[in-house]
Amino acid sequence: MNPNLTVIDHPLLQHKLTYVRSADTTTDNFRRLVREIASMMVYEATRELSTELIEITTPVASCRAPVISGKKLCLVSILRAGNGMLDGMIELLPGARVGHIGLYRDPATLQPVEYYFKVPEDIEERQVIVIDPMLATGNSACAALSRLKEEGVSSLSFVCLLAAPEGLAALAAAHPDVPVMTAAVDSHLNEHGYIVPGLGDAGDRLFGTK
Ligand SMILES: O=P(O)(O)OC[C@H]1O[C@H](OP(=O)(O)OP(=O)(O)O)[C@H](O)[C@@H]1O
Ligand SMILES: O=c1cc[nH]c(=O)[nH]1
Ligand SMILES: [Mg+2]
Repeated sequence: MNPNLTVIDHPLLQHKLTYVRSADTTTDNFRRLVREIASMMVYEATRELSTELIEITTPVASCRAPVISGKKLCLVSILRAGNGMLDGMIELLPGARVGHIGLYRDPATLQPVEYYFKVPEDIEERQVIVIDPMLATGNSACAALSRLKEEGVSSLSFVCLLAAPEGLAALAAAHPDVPVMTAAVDSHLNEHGYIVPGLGDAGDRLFGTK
């Protein structure tokens, strides 16, 4: 097992994930559930943030209490489907900056095609959490992480809802320095590169485009 991999198997999250997977779930419920799961995943994704003690006064006494310190955060959403997770995460991280990488997967080659890239100017100084619900072949995630490293980012993690073993292996080979968090590791990819059992096409289900 990849030492960089964390599977978040909290029962509440797993319950919601079951309904995300179900083909009977409507677009509005799918969107809401993805947002809710992403909020829960923030706790694991930010577990290693450093803190420092500051002096405060409660109504009862003065004390030293922890606040987040160190590098500032940036969430980077891989379009389109990453935006389904972004809203849930930003609710708990209102001060975080946000970048977007537009990638679509060519259905014939399963290679990612970049069509948009916009990140904060000071991204190399930030701790970056890349988000995309699906890690299938891993080609999109690997390309996004490489692109961010080209921009000088050194502190990176990747958060998804579902991962295929093939994608996890690709990510571990190309970016062994990047911690990966997922809500589940599924069985395999089918002949079209879709995760089995998966949840279908995350972008289409989030935005109702099919
Ligand atoms: O690991 P991979 O094999 O690269 O597949 C995963 C990618 O496929 C999906 O995006 P898609 O290309 O469908 O774009 P969309 O978000 O615009 O629907 C998904 O959101 C990932 O970005
Ligand atoms: O199963 C998959 C694989 C790639 N992209 C998706 O949206 N779903
Ligand atoms: Mg899609």
